[in-house]
This record gives sequence, C-alpha cells and structure tokens, in this order.
Amino acid sequence: MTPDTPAETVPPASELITRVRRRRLDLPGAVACQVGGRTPRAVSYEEMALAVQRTTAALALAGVGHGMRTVLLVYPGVELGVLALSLLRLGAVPVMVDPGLPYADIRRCLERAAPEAFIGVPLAHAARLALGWARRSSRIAITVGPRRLWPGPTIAGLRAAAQGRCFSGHPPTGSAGGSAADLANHRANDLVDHPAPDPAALLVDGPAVDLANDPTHDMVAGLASAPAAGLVDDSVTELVNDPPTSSATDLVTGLAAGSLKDLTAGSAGTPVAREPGPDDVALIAYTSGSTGPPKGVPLRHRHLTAQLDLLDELGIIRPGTAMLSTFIPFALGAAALGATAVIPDMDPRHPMRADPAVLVSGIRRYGVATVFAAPALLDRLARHCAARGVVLDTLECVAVAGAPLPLPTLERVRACLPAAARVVSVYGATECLPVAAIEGRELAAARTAHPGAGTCLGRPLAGAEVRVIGVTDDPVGVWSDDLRVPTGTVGEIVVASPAVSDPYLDDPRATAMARIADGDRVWHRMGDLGHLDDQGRLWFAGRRSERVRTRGGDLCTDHVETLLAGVPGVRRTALVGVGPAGEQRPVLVVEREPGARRARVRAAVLEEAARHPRTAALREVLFHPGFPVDARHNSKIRRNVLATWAARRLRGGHG
Ligand SMILES: Nc1ncnc2c1ncn2[C@@H]1O[C@H](COP(=O)(O)OP(=O)(O)OP(=O)(O)O)[C@@H](O)[C@H]1O
Repeated sequence: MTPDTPAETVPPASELITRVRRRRLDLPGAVACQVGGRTPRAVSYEEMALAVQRTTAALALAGVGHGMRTVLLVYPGVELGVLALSLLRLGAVPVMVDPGLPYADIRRCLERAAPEAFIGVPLAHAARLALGWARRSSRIAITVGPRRLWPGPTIAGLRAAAQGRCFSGHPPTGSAGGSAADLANHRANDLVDHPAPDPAALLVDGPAVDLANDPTHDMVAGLASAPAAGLVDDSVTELVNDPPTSSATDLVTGLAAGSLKDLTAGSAGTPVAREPGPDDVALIAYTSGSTGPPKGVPLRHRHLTAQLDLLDELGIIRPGTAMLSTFIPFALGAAALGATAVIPDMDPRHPMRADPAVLVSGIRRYGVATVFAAPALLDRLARHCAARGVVLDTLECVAVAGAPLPLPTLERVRACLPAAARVVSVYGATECLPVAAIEGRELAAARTAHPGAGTCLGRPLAGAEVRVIGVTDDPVGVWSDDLRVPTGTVGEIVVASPAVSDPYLDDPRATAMARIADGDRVWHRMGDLGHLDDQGRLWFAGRRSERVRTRGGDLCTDHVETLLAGVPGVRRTALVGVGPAGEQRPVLVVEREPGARRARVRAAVLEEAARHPRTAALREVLFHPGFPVDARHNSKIRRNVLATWAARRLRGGHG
C-alpha cells in the first residue's frame, strides 16, 4: 500500500489464510496438525507457518503463480496441508480431484480443469505419464518425494533452492559450484545433451508398465514400490529438518520457469506478488460423481469463508481441541477454526478400507474430541467398537455427512460414545456446504414419529435459505414464486447461501440444470427430493435422478429404504426402477448381514413392506453382495448402476 492509498481500497485478504495466521500469532506452539502412522509427529502452527513460507517460495521458484490451476495429488499428511496452504497463499488454484475415482474419470476431470501445474507423489506422476492425466495442459511438474523416471523438480529441491542453500553450502554433485547462473547453464547444457526421453520410453520397467498396460490395475498394487506412508513421512521430515541439497536438474526447471532473479539473489523470502482476495478463485473441487461424471466446482475465497462461518455456527469444531476427519480437505477447515487436525492413517482412495483399530487408537492417543466421517465408515467403526466393548470416551461430537444417516448406524455409533456426546448429521453438497444440520436424538425421534417420510435433515443454518420447488427434469432459468410447493409437499430442494459456488467448470448443460437466477442471487438445485415440515425442518427423500417412476406415480428412494432399514438380516437396501420411465417396476436390492439367510430376509422384507402404504406394492427383492458406492465417501449408493444390474438379473430370471 502506498502512503496515499485510502485504507478502504486495500483488497481484504482471504479469510482462510487470515484465520490460520491469526491462530499462529495467538498460539504459535499450539499443534496445528498431528500425524499418526508409523512415525507419529505433531506440527505446531509456528512450524506449519514456516513450512508454508518456505514452500510458497519454492513453488514460486518453479513458476507457480496467481490464478494457476494446479493438480495436487499427495497423500494425506502435513505435506498435503502445507502445499495446499502455500498454493492458496500464492493465489494459485488447487484442483482437488478425488484420488479414488476410476482413472478415466480422473483423466476427464483433469482435461476439463486444464491445470498448468501438476504436483504429486511419484505414483501420481507415473499415472500422469502412463494414463495421460493433464498431459496436454501441464507444463510444470513437481514431484513430492523421490523423482523417478520423469523430468522436473522435486519439492525438496525447490525448497533448498529457494533458500539458496545449495549455492552456499552444498553444491550439487557434478556441478562446477559457482554462481546460480553457472549452475543453471551447466545443467541446462546437460539437459540439452541428454534431452528428456519421450514419456512412452519412460515406461520401460516396473510398475509403470503395469499402469500403461492395464489402466484398471489398482494403483497401490501397480506401484507397490512407492509405499504411501513412507513418502509422507519422508516429506514431513524434510519440512522440519534442514532441507536436503537440491539436484541441479531440479534447479534448471525452476530457472526455466522464470525465477532466475529470485534464485540468484539467494532469496529465502516469500515472493507473493499479490495475496488472494475474497473474489479470487480459491480452488476447484469436484462433486462425488455418484449420479454421473463428477462436475468441477470452482470455489472462491469468499465461498470458503462462508463455509467456515456456517461450520462455526454448528459448533462441531472447538478451538484447542483435536479433530479427526476421514475427508481430508476438512482438516484444513479444522486448522482454520483453531483445532488440531489429526490426520488418520488411511488411504483416501479407499476410505472403507481404513482399519477401525487404527482409527480408534488415533482417537484415543490424541484425545480427539470431534470425528468427521461418512455414514458407511462410521458404521464400520461403531461395529468394531461394539464387538470389543470400546467406548470412545474423548469424543464430544461425531459429525456425519455425505449420505443419509441410517437409524441402525446412528444407534450403533451412540452405543460407543459417552452419554453427553452429540452425533450431528450435516447436510450439504460440494456446491454449497453446509446447508442444514440435526442432532441424532432429534433425527431418531423425527423418523420414528413419521415413518416413510425419509430422513430429517434439521433446520437450515442461519445464512442458508432453503425452499422446495415442483419436480422437473428440465432447466428452470429464472425464479418465480409459483415454482414453490406447499409445506409438507415433496419437491426438489433449492438453496441460496453465500457458500453457493460458481457455475460448474466448462459444463453449461449441468449448470443450466443446477441454477435458478433470482435477481442478485442464485438458487442452487440440490438434485435432492424432500419437503419442509411445519416446524421449518427439511427432510430428505432421495436423489431426483434416482426416483422410481411407476405407473402409479413416483417413489422416492429414502421414503422406502428408511422403512426397511431395521428388518433383521438387512444391512442396507436400495430401491431401483426397472423399465422405461413412467412404467418402472420397483425393485428392492438388499445387502445382507453376514450369515443372514436369503429366504428368511426376503420374507421379512416383504412382510414389513406390506405394512406400509408406500411399500405395499413392492414384490421384487434381489440380493447383492456389495453395493457400488461413490469414491469419496463410499456411502452414496450408485443406484443407477444397481438399476442396470437389477434389470440384467431379472432378464436372466434370477429374481
Ligand atoms: N446429511 C445428509 N443426508 C442426506 N444426504 C446427504 C447428506 N449430506 C450429503 N448428502 C447427499 O450428498 C449430496 C452431495 O454430494 P456431493 O456434493 O459429494 O456430490 P454428488 O451430488 O453426490 O455428486 P454428483 O452430482 O456428481 O452425483 C447431496 O445432494 C445429498 O444427496
């Protein structure tokens, strides 16, 4: 700011960054992040801030800058948090694609986002080369961990270079020592003499070949030589200990990216040209892809601020307490709200494979007060605790989101918590989070009092306005009051809030289906059916695209499934429609509890169904060994996939 710039014209900084910074100033020694796993360690706000400072400089050195879309594929841990915060600080835009998605979906997401920079662990880079992820758009490739067959800098090398250490203390092997320019020339010559091989030629041996030949091959198996935890731990150590010397090739890429001046000055400062303001795009998230391909969701810094404010209102994250989230991006939110983010030792590609014993020991060891997880994983955790008589006595709150919370899961979770602990079901979507919330006791009471009405989501949070409109599968361009349906009538849920994101990335059709213009605000169509009750509470009835369209009218999945969830021997149910819209036959697909006999479960399900008007017409029950679910939460049942499966089964006479 120049002396004569009026204060009001200074753009306010991103609130997320400001909050983390404030926390650091207030309590520098407080633990920002606690990593479990083989080598547990605690990282204070002060250490985190230093790491962010150094990493910001390192990324700038590589040419990452304001507005640059940057893929970030790094295992959960301090390194991921530091990189994400550093990118935000630079005003670069992290592209947060779910690593558990099918490879073709990841490729599609990245093609649409067209990121210029790609930061990833070796496994991610191998996939970049073998599967063409962001191949056309990315021109800066930074490896987190040891670089293997591809060119480009490592983050450790860039950090060292940004500190200027490699020139003063540790000249890279084979270099002439000397100035940065000498070094750059030397290595540049080296590169010209030995140009980077063609990506295809890089796939000469080892796991990368597996990936190239068999794109469906599981990444863990494919590149077993890059053990996840090891990479994370190495990186964490690098962050806090002195950085290792940079390889000269690393530097060349940095230099080529145009930061020669910074480097030759040996500057360890943080070259942030302009910190992002509220209106700058902060990141690109993706919907979970449970009803179709994932859609890119650009979120500005003001959207993140609104999310934080809404989350704050829920009171599920208290400053000074520890929070474990199995959905990793939430850990950033925890740090911004002054809590310690406990990073679970789990593979984010397969949340359901998380070992409940490891989660329990993390919760106990770090005195975790809040757990954030999706219903399926919570169910697994609660079953583990019930079988061993474990009570998670440090927990004050369990927050659950991503899919409706089934009553049997809620009861199981309650049984392993102290009596005073709260279970809070939070409703929202990638495009607007959070929208409403309800405590488990009220949820259970509402469901018992209104069987077949679906799942009560609670009252909208202050700042989020919710309405229900008539059901249509067409776009609704402009708001008019006659779109609304009366209280108690099921329709599509629409939301207006300061957290509602920008339109979808490069997807005008999906945007037209999801948005309703209303003067200076916009309504987001959730794609969910439900109703508002006379107490102002919102209810969930199912996804609009998954409703079953019979001759006698539409059936909502959650109306039916909640009625049958408690039948003995039933683990989960999914209602699907078979046949053309308007003439569909409702089919109930059932996942059984282990040991439950088919004939008995079928009889019990049909008997229960006959007792309720909503389900009385149900005749067909199929058994499925394990429902297809979304990659992020492993909790959203992919009913469109199940419907195709059911149609095939019925055609084959396997009813
Ligand atoms: N507490 C909850 N209870 C019931 N459903 C929930 C809850 N929280 C989230 N959901 C469901 O998750 C949806 C939002 O999920 P998300 O943003 O991850 O992607 P998605 O809409 O499932 O993805 P896609 O649009 O790609 O199919 C909501 O619209 C709702 O269906």
